[in-house]
Amino acid sequence: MPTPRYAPEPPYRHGSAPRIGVLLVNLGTPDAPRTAEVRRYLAEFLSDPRVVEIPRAIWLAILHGIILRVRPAKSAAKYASVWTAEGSPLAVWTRRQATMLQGYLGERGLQVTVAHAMRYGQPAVAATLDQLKQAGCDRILVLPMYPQYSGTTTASVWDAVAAWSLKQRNLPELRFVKQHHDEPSYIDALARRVEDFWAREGRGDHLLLSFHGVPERTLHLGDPYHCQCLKTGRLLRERLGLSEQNLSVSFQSRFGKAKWLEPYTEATLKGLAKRGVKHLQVFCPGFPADCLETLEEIAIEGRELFLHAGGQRFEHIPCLNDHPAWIQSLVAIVQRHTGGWPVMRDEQPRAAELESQRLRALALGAKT
Ligand SMILES: C=CC1=C(C)c2cc3[nH]c(cc4nc(cc5[nH]c(cc1n2)c(C)c5CCC(=O)O)C(CCC(=O)O)=C4C)c(C)c3C=C
Ligand SMILES: [Fe+2]
Ligand SMILES: [Fe+2]
Repeated sequence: MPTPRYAPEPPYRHGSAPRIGVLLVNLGTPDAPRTAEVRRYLAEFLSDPRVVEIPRAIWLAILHGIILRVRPAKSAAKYASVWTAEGSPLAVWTRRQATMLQGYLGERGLQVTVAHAMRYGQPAVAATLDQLKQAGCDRILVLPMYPQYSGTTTASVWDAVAAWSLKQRNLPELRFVKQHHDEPSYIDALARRVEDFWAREGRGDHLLLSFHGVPERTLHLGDPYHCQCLKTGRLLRERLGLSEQNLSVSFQSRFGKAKWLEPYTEATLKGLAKRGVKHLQVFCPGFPADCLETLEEIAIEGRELFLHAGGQRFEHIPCLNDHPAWIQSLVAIVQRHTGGWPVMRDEQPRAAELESQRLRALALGAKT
């Protein structure tokens, strides 16, 4: 017998009710804050042609010849500064978001199985899709943890799902949430996160919204990411009742020498301090979970930059993480995107079971 081309299938069960699976996918993070683990993670992440779009042969030479020799040790030290007893913050929050979403959906009597995966590293997208299939999920909603669509991130999640699908004989129905940058419940969750912070710490003179950057070239090539970040920023500003003088948007985490989206967060932090802003609050609406980029680059490095440039008080407002309004927003997004997929409620499986017992009894009765 030739080796089967497709992955082994769970045994086919006649008449089993289709179950819905929801897969939250985030970027991924190293397994440990050490050079070797960070190198492995960066090698997978930075080899993705969605992430770095320069010609393959040239890029792989730079990546393996320079970047993977130098960057892992530096990044590992940064990871070590934010690592928790439970692991990398990104992994901890993403896991918790999946558990809470499962709980919130269950409280509404919705029979949905929630899992989470990472685009790079563990838990891998393919293995988690296998598990959902094993659990009987015949309809799967893939929900990338990127509110603003970018070819560099969101599209790459779909690439991983598509690669998995090439190995499947019995495909589930698949749906994909492309973006939720202007979803009212997401804007509301962002606003409530900021308002909760203000209620505890008071308002600053200025609120800076810092989004992850991407190469500016991607904007000219048709990536809607920049426009979506600006729209999220405007909607949040309107919802918070702030003027354009009291809120600005910037882009962080520039990588390499090319021009990335501007204004850069670093320059903006310095500029605000020079302009006389004394008390600055920084919030990162594009990151649903705190991670290296928010806890180290903003809360540690950003603070130093602002204070050195003359600012007096700097606060990083935590990301959405496990804020109840954010989990409610995830419920709303899941409900909207699973529309038309009948969701089993608790009483329905029992009703279906009784109905099938009745039909079986009828059929048996007809035979005797
Ligand atoms: C090389 C180019 C990069 C692009 C393009 C990019 C886009 C992008 N990234 C995020 C979200 C995250 N990025 C994170 C870390 C991170 N990002 C890059 C590079 C690019 N990102 C690197 C090299 C790293 C690793 C850390 C480092 O060595 O500096 C993270 C945090 C991961 C963690 O473990 O905590 C997130 C989240 C978005 C949303 C985005 C485009 C829109
Ligand atoms: Fe990144
Ligand atoms: Fe960074």
